[in-house]
Amino acid sequence: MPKSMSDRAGDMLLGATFAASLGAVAFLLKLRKGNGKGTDESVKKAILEALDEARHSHPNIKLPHQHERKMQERMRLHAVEDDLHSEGPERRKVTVRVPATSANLGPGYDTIGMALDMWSEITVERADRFEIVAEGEGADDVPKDESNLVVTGMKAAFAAAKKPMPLLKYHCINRIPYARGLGSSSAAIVAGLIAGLVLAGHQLPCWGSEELLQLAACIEGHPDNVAPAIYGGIQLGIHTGERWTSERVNTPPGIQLVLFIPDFIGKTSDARGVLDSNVERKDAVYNIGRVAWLVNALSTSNLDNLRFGVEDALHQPQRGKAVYKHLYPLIEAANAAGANGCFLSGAGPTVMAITSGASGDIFAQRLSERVDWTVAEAMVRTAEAVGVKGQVYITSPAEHGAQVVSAEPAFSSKVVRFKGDV
Ligand SMILES: Nc1ncnc2c1ncn2[C@@H]1O[C@H](COP(=O)(O)OP(=O)(O)O)[C@@H](O)[C@H]1O
Ligand SMILES: N[C@@H](CCOP(=O)(O)O)C(=O)O
Repeated sequence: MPKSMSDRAGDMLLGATFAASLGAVAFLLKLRKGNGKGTDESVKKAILEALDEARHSHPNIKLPHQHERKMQERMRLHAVEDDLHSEGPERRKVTVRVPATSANLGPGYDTIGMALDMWSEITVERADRFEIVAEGEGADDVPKDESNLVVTGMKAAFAAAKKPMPLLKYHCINRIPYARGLGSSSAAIVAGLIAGLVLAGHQLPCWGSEELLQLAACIEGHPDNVAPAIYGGIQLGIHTGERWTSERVNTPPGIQLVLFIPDFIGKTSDARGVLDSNVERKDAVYNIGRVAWLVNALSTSNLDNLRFGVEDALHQPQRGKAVYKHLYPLIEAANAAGANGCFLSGAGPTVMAITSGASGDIFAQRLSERVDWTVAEAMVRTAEAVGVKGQVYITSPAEHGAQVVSAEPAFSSKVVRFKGDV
C-alpha cells in the first residue's frame, strides 16, 4: 500500500525524534569517554536498550547501517511502478553534458573523486550512417570509429535496453582536457550511456541498485571518476563484492580549485603501469589514516585539516618519480602560497590545489583576501622553473552530475503535479 504524504511526514518526524535519541546516546558515550573512563559495560547496555526501545516504539523507523535492506524494501514497494515506467518512447536526438572529475584527491586511490565545473557535451542523433565529429580538446586524437568510448557507453545502454544498436551520428564538444587526469574517458562513457538510454527510451532501476553506476564503473574499472560524473559533488565509491555502491561526501562551501594542466598527455593506463602491485603495510596505514582524515575534513568543512588529508603514499611518490617531475615542486609551491591542499589529479599529469578565502565563503571575500590567484601564480612560476609547459585554470566543484540538456521529442517541461491533492 503506497504511503500518503502525511504518513511520510510522520515518518520523518519520527525519524527526527529517533535521530535525536540516538544523538543523546552518542553524547552520553562521548561524555563517558571525555571523563577518561572509557565506555563501561553499563553505558554499552544503555545504548543497546535505547536502540531496542526506539525499535519497538517506532516500528516504521529503520536503524542506521541497514542501507542495503532499506533500499531493497523501497525497490520492492515500487517494483510494479518501476516496471511500468522502465520503457518509454524512443527518441531521435539527445544532448547530454557531463562534468570533468578529479579522482583520488590524494590518498583515495580508486575510491574518491570530485566533479568539476568543466563540462563536455555530446549530441547524438539517429542517422543513415555511423559518423563521429569531434571538436575541442583532443579532437584530433579521440578515435572516430566504434572504439570511441562514447560508442562503448552507447552500446552498453542499448544492451541494457535489450534493443539493437541503431546507426547514429555523434557530435562531441570536448571541453575536458584529454588524457590529463580530469576524467575525459569517464565523461565519454557516462555521456554515451545516458544518451543511449534516452534514445532507447529505457529507464534503469535506480533505488539501491545504482544500475547506471554499475554499467559505467564496469566499463571504466574503478568508480572514482564515474560516480562524481554521474551524481556530482564529491563521491566515495566501493565494490561490495557484489556491486558498486557510492556515497556523497560534503563539499565544503566556497572552495576554489586551481588546476595546473601540463601541455603533455598522460594516459591513465601508463600512469597505472608504474605502480607496484604490492603495497607495504606502513604505506597502507599511512593512506588509511589520510583518507579518514580527508573525509572528516570534508565532512566538517575543516579546510585547515585538508593539508594532511590529501597526502598519499600509494601512487603519488611513484608517479612523481617515474613520470611527473613537476608534481612535488608544484605541491610545495601551492601549499607555501596558501593552498589548503594540493595533489595529483587522477592519474595526472594535472596537479590540483584546493583554496579558500581568508575566512568563510570565498564569494564574500575581497579579491585581496583570496588566495586562488596567489596559488595559481606560484604554480606557474614553479612549472616554468622545472621546465613543464601548461595552462592554469581556476574553477570550482560541480554539485550536479551529468544532465540531459535536450531531447527530440522533448521531455515534458511542465511542472509535475502530484495526483494526491486534498
Ligand atoms: N571525448 C572522448 N571521446 C572518446 N574517447 C575518449 C574521449 N576522451 C578520452 N577518450 C579515451 O580515453 C582515453 C584517455 O583517457 P585516460 O587516459 O583515462 O585519461 P583521462 O584522465 O582524460 O580520463 C583515450 O585513450 C581515449 O581513447
Ligand atoms: N584512480 C585512477 C584515477 C584515474 O583518473 P583519470 O582522470 O586520470 O582517468 C588512477 O589513479 O589511476
